[in-house]
Amino acid sequence: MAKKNTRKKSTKSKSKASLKRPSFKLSNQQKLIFGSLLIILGVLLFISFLSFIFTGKEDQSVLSNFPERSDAYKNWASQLGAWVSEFFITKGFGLPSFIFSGLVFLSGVYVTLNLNKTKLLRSWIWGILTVIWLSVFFGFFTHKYDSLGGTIGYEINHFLQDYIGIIGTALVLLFGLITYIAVRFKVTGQSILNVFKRAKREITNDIKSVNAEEATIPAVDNSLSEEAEAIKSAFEIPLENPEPTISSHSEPIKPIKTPKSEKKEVPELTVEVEPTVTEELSDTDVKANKLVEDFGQFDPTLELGNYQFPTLDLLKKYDNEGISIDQEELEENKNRIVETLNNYKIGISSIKATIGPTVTLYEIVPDAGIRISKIKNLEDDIALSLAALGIRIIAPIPGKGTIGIEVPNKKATIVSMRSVISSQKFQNSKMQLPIAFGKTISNETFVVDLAKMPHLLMAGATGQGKSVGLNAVLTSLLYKKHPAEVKFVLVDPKKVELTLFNKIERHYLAKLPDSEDAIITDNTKVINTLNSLCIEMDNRYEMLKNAFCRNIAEYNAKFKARKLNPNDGHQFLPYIVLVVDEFADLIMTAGKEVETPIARLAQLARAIGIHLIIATQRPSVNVITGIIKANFPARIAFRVTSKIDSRTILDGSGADQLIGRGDMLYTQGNDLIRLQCAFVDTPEVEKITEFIGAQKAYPDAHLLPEFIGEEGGTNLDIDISDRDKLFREAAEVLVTAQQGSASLLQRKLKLGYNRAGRIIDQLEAAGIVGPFEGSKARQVLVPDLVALDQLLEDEKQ
Ligand SMILES: Nc1ncnc2c1ncn2[C@@H]1O[C@H](COP(=O)(O)OP(=O)(O)OP(=O)(O)O)[C@@H](O)[C@H]1O
Repeated sequence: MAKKNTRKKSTKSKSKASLKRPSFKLSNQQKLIFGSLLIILGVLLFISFLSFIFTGKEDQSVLSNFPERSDAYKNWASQLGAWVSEFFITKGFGLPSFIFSGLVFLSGVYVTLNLNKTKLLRSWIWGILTVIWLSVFFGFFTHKYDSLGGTIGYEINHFLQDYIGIIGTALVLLFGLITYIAVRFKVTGQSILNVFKRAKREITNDIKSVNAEEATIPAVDNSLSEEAEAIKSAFEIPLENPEPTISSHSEPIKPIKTPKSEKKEVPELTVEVEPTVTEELSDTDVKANKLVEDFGQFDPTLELGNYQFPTLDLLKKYDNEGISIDQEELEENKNRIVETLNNYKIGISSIKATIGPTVTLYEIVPDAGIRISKIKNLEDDIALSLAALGIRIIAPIPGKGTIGIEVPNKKATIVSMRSVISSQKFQNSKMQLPIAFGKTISNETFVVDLAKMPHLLMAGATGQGKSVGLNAVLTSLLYKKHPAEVKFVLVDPKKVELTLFNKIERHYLAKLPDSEDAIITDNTKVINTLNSLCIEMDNRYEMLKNAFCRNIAEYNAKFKARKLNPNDGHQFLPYIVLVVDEFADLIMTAGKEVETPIARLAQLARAIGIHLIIATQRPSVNVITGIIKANFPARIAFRVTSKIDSRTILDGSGADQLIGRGDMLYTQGNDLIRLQCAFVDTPEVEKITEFIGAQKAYPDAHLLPEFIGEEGGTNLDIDISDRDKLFREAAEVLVTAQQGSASLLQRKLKLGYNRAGRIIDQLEAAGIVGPFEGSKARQVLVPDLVALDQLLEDEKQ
């Protein structure tokens, strides 16, 4: 229902948008009509041109007249055919004009099938250049106007020959041909050399193998058997298996000198063995190079070759984006800072302001002899005098030798996602997984590589910008990475934050084979997914090991260079980004069961392209445990409520002094960087996902390896004596509530997720609750406590 509503809404908003802006795009029916018209035109041109070759001369006499209906034309396309052919062939480019008919036909096909327009444009450009060159080339050999090179070819030739002579014209034509081949087919001097080298190598290989076949191989057999015979007859020692003995030696068998063994060139046999091994190795390289030369590098994006990246206009432009400097505010703040510090007898030798989107940084250089800690302690006093929240003192600013006081601007400016995505820094970034987080205090776009982080921990109190931050991360990747290159695994216990990404399920999401929805909202399924990711990680490591690669980038480069055979189980590996919203909720319900695979992934997955982004509202120590913290050097803190929370996430204070609404601190292990997170609103994300979702997709979401969880193998013959101590109490709780849910037990009996789950299994075995029913609570099979007593009594007997 909800889906229907959103769909209705989106179609409504779409139609509204189309009302506002007149669209000149053709509808699919119009494309079919226009396309088929072009195809027919192409065919008609071809027929006219072809018939002109045979009938052109005969039609000449009528063509010189003014066109009349009664004129009889021989051309198969009659008057029109004769006139058009005369125009294109005799008066135009000669026989190469046939290429035009092909181009018109091709355009029809492209329009009808809605194929890539840039390819069509390229075909036209190359087609026209070919027509011109051929026309001039044919014109070179004719000495009058004729249909071979047409009037244009003849005239250009004439012109060239008047100025540079026949030889000059011939050379110009040759130069044109070379340029054409070099640019069109990307031929280089080196590649021509390679062709010769390869031909030479192939010929020598052939000769070698023929020699080997003709001479060496029979020699092995004969010589070995003759050798054996010789030894046998000379020493009369029974030789059972002479072949291995000889082939395993790397030196000739010298000690046994018989007339026959002298004649046979045994040493050559052993020499032959080694080159074949090295030849085999270089063979794969040669094969790979040949494949690359013939077909180009492997292109993982080919399956969705027409995929269009989302356009910038899907992102909103904000009016108040440019930072407006309020000179008065600056002056006032400066004076107050100086005054407050003076009140505490702290003199300042200089002060400088850098204005950022949300805060302004005042850098001060105190007089000599002032203790830094004295200024640091005045944080609250300065905040009081400036009557502002979120003042942060950085004493000293690392690497600068100054003290920074960050003061929030009265009017914060929004950093739009559009401005960071369109920045040169992001657009030109060559990072593996570039993320444009927002802008720094000096108003520079801040772009980092998720692959280098390699995992990210995000924390912040509710409503401070976490979800926007997650959307900014995902949006950045959507703008830069093709669906073949990155896959997302989204875990969203809140069920509302990431639902929009459902639309790009078959483009960008990964899921377990048997699950319906790609976005995981059920905590129990998270455990299976995490374990499945661990299996994927192990599989990937195995593939990397077999390919002798150290990381995913090397592996993929090798795969693209066609050096890894898909028949050996190799495949192009997309990056996998696991996003977990509300990690605290997950840890509370599943504890160790999620912590262990998360920690495993965090420790090992960086090299094989699995990266984790974990967001939590509650950055307490039982959520962000030591093991998780140790493996997440990159952390982001939005505003948190206490210094303790700030310390848990950043190992220092600061996050409690932020002002919210996307104001954040980022650290990758050392410095803290204050950033204003880029703002991307839900409608923008909706537009982007709709844009991607409307395009051709893969048949299904990317499938992760199957993981059979423990609940798959529930043992229903649980021994009565093995039951949990709280079994009876638990049974009473469920029967009283008439609701068979593990979370109820967790709450009422204060149990962990695992223990509650085990008890539920025992209750199912005892026939008190029904089987697992997915997200619904289990059915309670016992109507009341009396019936429960009866059942348990019966069981004992
Ligand atoms: N970068 C930003 N720039 C401007 N405003 C922002 C920014 N980030 C968040 N906000 C504002 O703060 C509001 C809350 O943000 P968001 O939904 O991301 O919070 P949250 O931390 O995810 O909260 P919760 O944990 O409850 O989901 C947004 O609706 C928006 O108005």
